[in-house]
Amino acid sequence: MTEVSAPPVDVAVGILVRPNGDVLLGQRPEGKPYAGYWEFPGGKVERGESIFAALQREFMEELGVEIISAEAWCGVQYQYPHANVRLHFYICREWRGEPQSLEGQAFAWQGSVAVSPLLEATVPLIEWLDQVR
Ligand SMILES: Nc1nc2c([nH]c(=O)n2[C@H]2C[C@H](O)[C@@H](COP(=O)(O)OP(=O)(O)OP(=O)(O)O)O2)c(=O)[nH]1
Repeated sequence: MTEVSAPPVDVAVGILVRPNGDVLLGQRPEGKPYAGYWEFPGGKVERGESIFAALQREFMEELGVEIISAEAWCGVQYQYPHANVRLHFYICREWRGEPQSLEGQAFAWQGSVAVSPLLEATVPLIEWLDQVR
């Protein structure tokens, strides 16, 4: 039998990189699938919205940070039991404001990434990060 899977959901994800190479990760809050897992901040792109606009909206909503510019870096498609996602990772070196925990989530600046567990689709990115720091 052929399995029919839902079309992928686009997700805008931002990797804030400080001049010293540290990157910002957040922990998924209670109530979301994979609560407690660590990820790069971001969220689902809404209908009619560009990926960059979604990135800016999610960073403002979750962290109170204004993304000034960001560069598309790589895309990863991944099938979770709860969702089929297409992740659009952006590298961001220019933003305004200090991250605040506006949704009660923990966050952490990391040099070598030591927080765990990470969302499965995000794990390979950690190794690739050395190319952009
Ligand atoms: N933000 C983010 N999402 C990721 C990463 N890796 C990864 O697999 N995902 C997946 C988990 C989720 O299935 C999806 C993001 O959706 P979400 O539920 O967090 O999005 P949202 O904030 O718009 O949530 P909601 O409005 O539906 O509550 O992408 C990552 O590094 N960052």
